[in-house]
Amino acid sequence: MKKQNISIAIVQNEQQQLLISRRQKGQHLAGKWEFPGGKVAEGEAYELAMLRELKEEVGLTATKYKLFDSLQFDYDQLKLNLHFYLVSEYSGEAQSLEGQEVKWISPEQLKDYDFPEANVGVINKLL
Ligand SMILES: Nc1nc2c([nH]c(=O)n2[C@H]2C[C@H](O)[C@@H](COP(=O)(O)OP(=O)(O)OP(=O)(O)O)O2)c(=O)[nH]1
Ligand SMILES: [Mg+2]
Repeated sequence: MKKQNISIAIVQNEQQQLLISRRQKGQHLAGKWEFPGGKVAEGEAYELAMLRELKEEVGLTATKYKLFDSLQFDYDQLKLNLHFYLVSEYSGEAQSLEGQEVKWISPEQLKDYDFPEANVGVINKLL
């Protein structure tokens, strides 16, 4: 099966908090907490996909960011290539644009939220 490319934004605010959101009913991994992001479109650059998803899901425009981690993870039938970017500067206020729960938490709080298995290594790097 073809690997699906996913681009993800780990947004950090001035208080060093991180932005997380909750996957909704009907979505793959419903109920899990995540960093905003989604599928890279055909022919789209990973970085542009991250910028687009961040804007579409929570209304933020990233202005300073760097690649934080890239990894492969297979969920049964679904094979993913995940590209995580750390966003350190942005404009706008985080909003819930898709009806999802959205919140800012400190890095120490990450362990209190249930994230997808693919995120374990990334979360350990953020703690
Ligand atoms: N956004 C995001 N997705 C993650 C994380 N960890 C993880 O395994 N995933 C998986 C869940 C999904 O299978 C895939 C992300 O795709 P998505 O469902 O968000 O895609 P999308 O935003 O384009 O949404 P859709 O319109 O296609 O429903 O990556 C994470 O931290 N953030
Ligand atoms: Mg998404």
